[in-house]
Amino acid sequence: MNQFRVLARNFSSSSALQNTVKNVTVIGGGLMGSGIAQVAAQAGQNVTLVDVSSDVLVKAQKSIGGNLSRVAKKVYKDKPQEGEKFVSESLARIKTATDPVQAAASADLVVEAIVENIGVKHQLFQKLDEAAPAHTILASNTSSLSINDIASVVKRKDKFGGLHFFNPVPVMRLLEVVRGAETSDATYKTMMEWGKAVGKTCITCKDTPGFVVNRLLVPYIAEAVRLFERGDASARDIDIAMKLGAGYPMGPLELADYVGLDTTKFILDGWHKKYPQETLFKPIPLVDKLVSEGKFGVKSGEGFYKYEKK
Ligand SMILES: C[C@H](O)CC(=O)SCCNC(=O)CCNC(=O)[C@H](O)C(C)(C)COP(=O)(O)OP(=O)(O)OC[C@H]1O[C@@H](n2cnc3c(N)ncnc32)[C@H](O)[C@@H]1OP(=O)(O)O
Ligand SMILES: NC(=O)c1ccc[n+]([C@@H]2O[C@H](COP(=O)([O-])OP(=O)(O)OC[C@H]3O[C@@H](n4cnc5c(N)ncnc54)[C@H](O)[C@@H]3O)[C@@H](O)[C@H]2O)c1
Repeated sequence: MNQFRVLARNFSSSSALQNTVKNVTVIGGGLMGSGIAQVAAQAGQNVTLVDVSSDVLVKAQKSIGGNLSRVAKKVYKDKPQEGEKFVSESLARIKTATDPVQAAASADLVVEAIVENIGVKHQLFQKLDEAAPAHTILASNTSSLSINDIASVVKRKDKFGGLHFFNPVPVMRLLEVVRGAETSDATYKTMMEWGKAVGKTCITCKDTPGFVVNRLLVPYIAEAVRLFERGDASARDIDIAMKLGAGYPMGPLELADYVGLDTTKFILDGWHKKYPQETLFKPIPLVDKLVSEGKFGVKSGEGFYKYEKK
């Protein structure tokens, strides 16, 4: 039902962007980039999905195909032929590439979803800034880094901002649109319109650590881990408590495993380094231990819980 509404909205609103964003380049074909590519293609945009790894791109196309079929089964329940057409047309709008420079040359908007590492992001954005046409907007899907820090290496600071999606992208309805110190009104407006066109409800946030959702969610997860670490309640009971007592779809420890304990650690460590006085951001020995053992959560097969490896 959710997806039906989202899809219907996609078709009706994509015309709003006809003159601004037609070609989107998504850099990083992992968990987030593949989802962002899917929602843009569903909305009728031409997408180039870029990754350094061709294997990742093959995997991304396969998972996008599977997720589009889930949508088609629901939206075109009684019209399977139209459903097949929807899947094949959406997939056909997604080209793949391994060279970000070439892919940026024809983009109206570039959304970066590569590793959460400021040095690697800087290297990429420097190249994109040189390669992309003057009108192209550059955006980062960073979870925890500062948009101003990322933008420091580009000349077009007025055409730079944050577009923070949530996992799983095709399902989660929110998009945080982040204005950097120099993001222009025109860029901000285009980012908001684009978010709406790809079926998301947009909220605006300044460039503060974690924006809105992660600033609240990460300390909440951290407190849940500390509760478990102290032995105050079992992992199961903490998760049941927050699902049944607070109405969350997942408990905090399930969510930590879903987001990735490596990612959670990375976010906390980065913020702790920047804001050492903030007790909520202090490192958590149990998270450090699990990560050092390679227990990253769902993606590695074990975190607070065990999972079947995909
Ligand atoms: C750290 C970052 O910076 C920020 C973040 O991303 S923080 C993380 C934010 N995400 C969350 O908080 C997720 C919380 N969890 C949830 O909302 C739900 O548990 C969930 C949507 C992941 C799964 O929902 P659940 O009902 O348990 O499972 P399931 O029945 O399989 O899926 C529900 C719907 O989502 C769809 N779905 C689930 N996973 C999907 C995926 N990866 N891709 C596409 N569709 C998916 C299913 O097809 C189903 O669709 P339907 O309702 O139309 O039939
Ligand atoms: N995982 C989440 O729940 C989540 C949610 C919101 C935002 N984010 C943010 O999105 C970004 C990506 O996260 P993810 O979970 O999709 O990671 P991921 O590891 O699944 O995917 C990252 C991809 O980027 C590719 N890559 C690395 N360097 C590259 C480069 N220079 N050029 C092109 N491709 C490159 C990797 O090969 C990998 O496939 C991060 O900034 C993360 O903080 C993650």
